[in-house]
Order: sequence, then structure tokens, then C-alpha cells
Amino acid sequence: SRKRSTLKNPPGPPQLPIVGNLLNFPRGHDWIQFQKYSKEFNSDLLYFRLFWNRVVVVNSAKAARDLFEKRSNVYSDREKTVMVYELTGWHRNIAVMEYGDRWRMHRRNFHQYFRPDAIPNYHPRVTLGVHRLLNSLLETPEEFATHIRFMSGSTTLDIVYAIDPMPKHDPILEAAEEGVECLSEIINAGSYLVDSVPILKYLPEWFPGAEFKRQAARWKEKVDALHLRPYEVAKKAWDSGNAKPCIATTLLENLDKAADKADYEDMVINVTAMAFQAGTDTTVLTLTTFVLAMLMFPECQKAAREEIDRVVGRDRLPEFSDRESMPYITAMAHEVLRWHPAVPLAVPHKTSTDDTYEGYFIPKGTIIVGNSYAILRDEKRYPNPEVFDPTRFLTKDGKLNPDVPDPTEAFGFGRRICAGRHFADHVLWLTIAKVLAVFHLEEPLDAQGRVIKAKEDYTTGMFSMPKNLKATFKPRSSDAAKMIRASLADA
Ligand code: HEM
Repeated sequence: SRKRSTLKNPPGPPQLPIVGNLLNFPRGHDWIQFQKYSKEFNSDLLYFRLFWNRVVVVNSAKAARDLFEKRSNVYSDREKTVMVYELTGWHRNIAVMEYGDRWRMHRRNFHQYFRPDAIPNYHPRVTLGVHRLLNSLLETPEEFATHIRFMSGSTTLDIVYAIDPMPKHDPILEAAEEGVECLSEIINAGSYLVDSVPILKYLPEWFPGAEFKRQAARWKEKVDALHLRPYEVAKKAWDSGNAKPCIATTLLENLDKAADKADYEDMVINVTAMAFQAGTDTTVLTLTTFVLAMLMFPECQKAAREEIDRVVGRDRLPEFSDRESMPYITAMAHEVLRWHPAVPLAVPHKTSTDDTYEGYFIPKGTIIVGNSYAILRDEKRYPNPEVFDPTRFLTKDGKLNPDVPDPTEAFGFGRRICAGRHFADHVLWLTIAKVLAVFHLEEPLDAQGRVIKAKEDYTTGMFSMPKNLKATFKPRSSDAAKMIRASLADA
């Protein structure tokens, strides 16, 4: 330890006494600023201090692999903040649980329903969701964002709880969406003073300055509803003996065998709610990036359609069984994830012991941020990274190129890597294939008949999506429109 104490922390912008990097810590689109700092300091790792909190940002695939994967026993913890863990009810969420037995038990149970060989079980329901999306796009194309959101949320609710929600104002779907809303506000360390000064949590709600406690209490009601309302529907159906098979009822089959029933039921509530919480926004944002890319790079739509017409023809829609024969669509799904990951800084990890890396000292308790955006836009891995180009994942003869790394960093790192990524991958693939088979995506016209140009302009925060995106979805032909309508009759 004497040797370690002589080692330096990784480089980073200069610090002030006490506040550290408070004034030069990136605010807004931090992933781009971290990428610039990484070039400026010629270092894969950057070090920041915000008061007594230490943050290391990882900006290269090699360092990410070395730390998150090869030293996963050190780099897999999460920061336990007062707002998340104690005040708003998010302690139930697998993504924010501390690394340890409780997280392991939840992740294992989640994994058995979302591992690669389980996903084909959901193909019929995913297909129905995409067919409904195509029909909604045909009716009200300008509401594409709402339709994509409904597809993502309703498909998950059905698979997990056997709840098939209504398209508008479904109480369960609305409760689930409201519950998710607050997470992105509170998850970033430093958003609330109480996370840095935990003693503030003892302030009574009526106390001046304790608005955070009143806000937390309001959020907790919604977060509890997100976990409990859909679960209660599934539990009631299971109790009645008439439940449609779904993940919740399959998990409940083992309730009577559990040594501690209350504990087991708590796990079932957490695991089932997780798919909606983690999967809805991320899938919606990723598909919104797909729409933007299609408007900005129309030649990619053309290339995709050539593949669809060649492999599938024009008298049926693509299916999962076509995937092997459609490498361009797979490459496009990869490129959507690479070009602009929905969670550009993934979810921060935390070190559980002191560590040294390449001569630098990384203390226990340091927040470790994986800069997925910088890694996926590293020109050494992906030449011309700012251009959306699915062919970068293909060989000259159009096959998937095993030498080009898949954009897995869009799903995070090491042992905490997204547990729903195989499911997400299938949903993305099928949506992209079916939408491009029947629609032209175009930039719309404004009231004066001028084209509303699509821009790569993204929101900031934990989740990132194109701002104010407008698009039109025009059926490729009258036959395509007929095929869309018929798709629901077949479902
Ligand atoms: C395109 C869609 C998606 C993206 C981009 C995405 C991205 C991510 C990222 C970046 C993380 C954090 C990883 C880390 O800490 O290093 C994560 C965690 C997680 N995701 Fe996803 N995700 C997506 C879809 C889904 C879906 C559909 C599900 C569920 C069916 C899901 C379930 C989870 C779970 C359970 C975790 C927590 C892992 C843990 O902390 O152990 N995700 N996801």
C-alpha cells in the first residue's frame, strides 16, 4: 500500500481546492466533452473529483475490457445513493442494486427468461407488436414516436404479465410509464444534495428546503405502482388458475417451494418490473435514432430495400427466419446502436476495492463511467465514425465481417452489461426489417412546402434521443399498404 500511495491518479482537468472539478466537469453532452478531454490528455482514463466523490471515465475499448471485464470483481458495484435507495423505492431495480448476492439472485432469475435461447419464445408476440406498429404508422404516421413507444411497452407487458394494454390511456401502461419517468433525474450522482450530504434525509418533509423529500414521496408512490400494479394483475390471474402463460406466472410456480415466500415474491416483483423499466425507453430511443438515420442517409434505406426485395420479395413481410439471409439489416441494427447509443455513458459502475492500472491508482469507491459513445466513435475501430454506414460491419461480398467489433458497448460493460440485450437485438432487427419493407421514411414539409431537414441534434442527460424529430412514413405501394392491413389478420 506504501507503493500505491506514491502512484498518481489518471490525468484530468485541473482541480480547485475542496470543490475539485466542479467548475470544469462537463455539463450536457458530457460524452463528447469526455472524448475531447481524452484526446487532450492523451489518456484512455480521465480522473475527476467533485468534492469528495471521485470519478474515472473510461474512453477506450481496451481499457473498458481490461477493467470492466478482466477485473469484474473490482469494477461491478453501483453507487448507493439516498434518493435511489432510500427515498424513491428504486432499490428494487436490478440495474442500481449493489454488486453482491441480492443482485446475483435477481440477475440469475432475470437471465433465465432473457438469455439467447429463450428469446424465440417471444417471437410471436414481438411480431404482433411490430404488425400493430405498421398499422398505426399507416393510419397516423406523424405520431410515429407514440406508436413506437406503445409497441415497446405493450409487448413487454404482455410477455412479462400477460397484459395486453389498450393503445390509448391504458391505466396499467400509464402507471408503468409514470414510474419510470423519475429515474433519469435521480440516477446521476450529484443531482441531489442529499446524495452528497446523506444526513439531510432526516429532515422532516415540512422543513424549509426539504422539497426533495416531498418530491421523493410523490415519486415513490409512482415507483411502487410501476412495480405492483401489473404484478397484482398477473398474481390475481394466477390465483384464479386461469392465467395465460407469462414470465410472472412461470416464476410464481415456484412460490410454494420457496424457503422464504415473502422474499421470493419480492424478487418476482422486482424481476418482472425490470423488463419494462430497462427495456421501454432504451428501445424507443434506439428506434428513434434509426428513424433519424434513415432521413439523413436515405441511400441506406435504398440498400436495405434491395436486400429485402431480393431475399423476401414484395408479397410478404420479412420474418425472423430470414435473418441469416439478411446481413445488411443486421449491419444496420448494429450501426444504429453504434452511431448514437441511447445511454451514451451507460450506467456508472463503482470500484469495490483499491486498484492500479497502467501505473495509475484508482481508489475504492470511485465511480467508473464507461464512455460508450467515445468507444463507438473511435476512428481506429470504426473509420469515419460520424457517418452512418452499415457496410462497415460487412465484408466486400456483403457478409457480416467477424473482424469488425459488434457495438456491444451500447449495452454497457462487464458483468453489469445489459441483461436484456438479446431481446432488444431481436426487437430492433424485426422492426427495422418490417418498417423498411413497406415504408419510405422521408423528411416532411412545413406549412410553406419547405423540407424540414433532419439534424443530428440530441437531448442530453442519462438517456439521449433526437430532439423534435419529424418524419413521414409513406407506404411503398398500394400493395404494401394492403400487406400491412393483412398482417393483423394473420396475427
Ligand atoms: C436497445 C435497447 C437497450 C439498450 C441500448 C440498453 C442499454 C443498457 C445499458 C447501457 C445498461 C447498463 C450496463 C452497465 O451498467 O454497464 C443496461 C442495463 C440493463 N438492461 Fe438494458 N438496454 C436495452 C434494452 C433492454 C431490454 C429490452 C431489457 C429487458 C428485457 C433490458 C434489461 C436490462 C437490465 C436488467 C439491466 C441491468 C443490468 C445489471 O445492472 O446487472 N435492457 N441496459
